[in-house]
Amino acid sequence: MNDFNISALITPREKPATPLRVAVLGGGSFGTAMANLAARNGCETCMWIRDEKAAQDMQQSKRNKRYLPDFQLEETLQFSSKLEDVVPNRDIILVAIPSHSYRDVLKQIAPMISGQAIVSLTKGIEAETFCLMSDIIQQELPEVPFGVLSGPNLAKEIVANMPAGTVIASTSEALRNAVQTALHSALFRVFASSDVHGVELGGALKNIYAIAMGMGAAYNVGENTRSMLLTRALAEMSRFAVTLGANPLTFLGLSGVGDLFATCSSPLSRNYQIGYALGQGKNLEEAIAALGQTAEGINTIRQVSAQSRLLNVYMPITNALYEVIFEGKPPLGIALSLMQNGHRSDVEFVLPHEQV
Ligand SMILES: NC(=O)C1=CN([C@@H]2O[C@H](COP(=O)(O)OP(=O)(O)OC[C@H]3O[C@@H](n4cnc5c(N)ncnc54)[C@H](OP(=O)(O)O)[C@@H]3O)[C@@H](O)[C@H]2O)C=CC1
Ligand SMILES: O=C(CO)COP(=O)(O)O
Repeated sequence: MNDFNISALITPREKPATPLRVAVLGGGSFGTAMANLAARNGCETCMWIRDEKAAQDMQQSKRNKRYLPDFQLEETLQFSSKLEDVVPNRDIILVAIPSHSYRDVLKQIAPMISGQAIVSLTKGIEAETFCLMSDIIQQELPEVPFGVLSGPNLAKEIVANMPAGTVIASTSEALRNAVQTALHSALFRVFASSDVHGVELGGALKNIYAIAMGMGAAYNVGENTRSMLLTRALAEMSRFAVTLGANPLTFLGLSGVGDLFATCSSPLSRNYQIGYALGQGKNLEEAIAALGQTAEGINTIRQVSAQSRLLNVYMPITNALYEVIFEGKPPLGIALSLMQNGHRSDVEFVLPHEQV
């Protein structure tokens, strides 16, 4: 480790002649982690926190005491509880608001949008409508350039300066470049994609399987079982996404298998924690209350289970979780019945199921 100088990697870059102006909406752990990277990269960065007291405290202390209490943030990072101070005159707006409130916040900022690009950081699906966040952006802010950022990005590891990579997906090359300029560093690599729905679905769907893997951990399942579950999860999520028009190869990337692996392996994942609590015998309300943060996967299971029936897509793991969590079926009995599902293809893009 002698020749490895981490402080050289995290030293703030010199301010560019015309720094990018970045807004981050949402004061949770991931929004804060991305805002901190942008500020360190020399972007003029301001976070919108809905609670005035919290915003004032963060402005003064440069700490997010509720969500990331152990980390000192960049001195240049600004905070405000007033959207009108944060949204106008920005180049990029990163939106890290949970899916249940995403549309509401976009409606609030719509009158303030002129030339800004919108980038979603949210890994969820809107309840009832089955809209992804990029769909909501297009509905509420038509004509606005947009993208989604998704990858194996546990917020606490990023603020602890552990190296990570992510994906910016957009059909706009200019937007992809701007987001790379704002966030890319020696500790955070930002790869590019044009498959917006594929990248976004990877981020949303993997939360389902993180819950399953958390439950599996509570039941002390072995490595073979974990590997089978993770790989069949990848098969299931790519099958579903392809039905919705995504490119299956996207699931080989950071936003697919990368994020699935990170979230399904880490107790830092809130979805994994929910699954672990359920596996220990807590009920859903108790598990959510104990977490106290966003775990998108519970709503995603509901949405995807319903949608898979509508679209007739085979999603045995998601539907099994639905039965356990929402219909009170016994987890071990359901797991056993999953194992009795009969002969299937390993990789259906190689050997179609009909030919097995
Ligand atoms: N944490 C992580 O490691 C990662 C998270 N993500 C995704 O980012 C998204 C946000 O997650 P994260 O930042 O971790 O979430 P958190 O649970 O840490 O925080 C959510 C934030 O959103 C705010 N919020 C909730 N509802 C509203 C609303 N109606 N109006 C304004 N603000 C609101 C909360 O404010 P308040 O505190 O006042 O309730 C809080 O600041 C999620 O979709 C998640 O999947 C993506 C990658 C990594
Ligand atoms: O998406 C994440 C890591 O990439 C974070 O997952 P959780 O929302 O489960 O914490």
